[in-house]
Amino acid sequence: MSGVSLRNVRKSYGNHEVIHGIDLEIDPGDFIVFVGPSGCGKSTLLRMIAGLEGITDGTISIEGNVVNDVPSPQRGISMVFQSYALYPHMTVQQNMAFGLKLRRTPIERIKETVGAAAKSLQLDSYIDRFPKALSGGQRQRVAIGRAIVREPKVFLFDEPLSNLDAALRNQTRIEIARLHRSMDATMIYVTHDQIEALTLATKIAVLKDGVLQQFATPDEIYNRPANVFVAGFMGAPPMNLIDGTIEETADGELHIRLARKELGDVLIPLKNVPEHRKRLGQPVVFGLRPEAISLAAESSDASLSKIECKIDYVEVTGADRITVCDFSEGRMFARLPAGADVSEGDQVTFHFNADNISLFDKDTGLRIESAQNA
Ligand SMILES: Nc1ncnc2c1ncn2[C@@H]1O[C@H](COP(=O)(O)OP(=O)(O)OP(=O)(O)O)[C@@H](O)[C@H]1O
Repeated sequence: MSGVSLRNVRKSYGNHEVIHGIDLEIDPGDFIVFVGPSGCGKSTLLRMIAGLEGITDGTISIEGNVVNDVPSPQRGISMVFQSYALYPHMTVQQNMAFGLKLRRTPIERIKETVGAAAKSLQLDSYIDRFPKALSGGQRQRVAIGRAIVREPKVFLFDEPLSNLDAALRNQTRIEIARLHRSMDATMIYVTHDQIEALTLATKIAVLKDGVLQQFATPDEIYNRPANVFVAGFMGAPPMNLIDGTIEETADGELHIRLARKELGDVLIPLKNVPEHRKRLGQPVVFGLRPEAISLAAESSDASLSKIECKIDYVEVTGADRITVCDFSEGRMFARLPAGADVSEGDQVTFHFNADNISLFDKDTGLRIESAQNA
């Protein structure tokens, strides 16, 4: 039985459809993250699962029961919002106990449950404080604690960390991951933050314009993106995507020739497999992660592929040097180590292993699966 199941879920506002038939099977205990550009429908989808927004078509089930017409409080979910939504006139203890009190839970049981949740979130020394006397991170922990004590079937998080500064975000993210591990609960989480998505999720759902682009593990999303949109969206800096053509050499070998004169005559060897051969002469999109690129050294392995380029910009981020090469209709990023000897204006040769590339059909944008990138 699925933890949460969405079948052909659609949502329209007036005549305008914003969610176009989404199917998702979420296993019990999974941590699912919805990501996508602003306006793609992440929050709408989460709010429909929560019952805060009606659905126009399709079915939503929680633990095998269709909940389309079940009011939000009866769905067995707890939601944590970006804005914390704490009651300002109640203490931490009262905020966390409120839902249990409404359910007429015995007072001793409330004390025990709230005490345990406060302890697990390191809130025990703040239990009698009011929200105004707490930091943003502490307030969000109270909101999470309030969700925990209700013992929901499913936790829903709507960008819970976006109001926190970077250090607190990191800390609270680790707490949420720990919570998931210890509770083994089903969690669905909306975020703009790729690090949150890649570190927290057991599976990521990437959305664009109300359409599901890929639903897979973080590793698969990152290393085997299903299409050029996912490839360009996940990762910062994003995957380099450059147009090219599949060609055959005189001795019958296959390669991609990149159609960018600023990068030198780039030939990337391709495995001689039917998936590639049938696209001979056709345009493809070549994808290469910035971290798969290294600066060529005298001793570099001759079997590596090479790209020449002029560095237009160097961004030093502490651990890395991100170099940017602009060329007609695009740019290429390389993530080099902090000690890399590169400056703006340098003409350099980059190396990469042709086994680490992604390849997409230029017309459909879909990944070309082959022995090369398996
Ligand atoms: N109440 C509403 N009436 C009309 N259109 C709406 C309403 N709520 C959302 N929309 C539209 O639905 C689409 C999806 O919105 P949604 O808030 O789910 O996106 P999102 O991916 O969560 O965006 P963000 O990351 O900016 O929060 C958008 O085009 C938005 O304008």
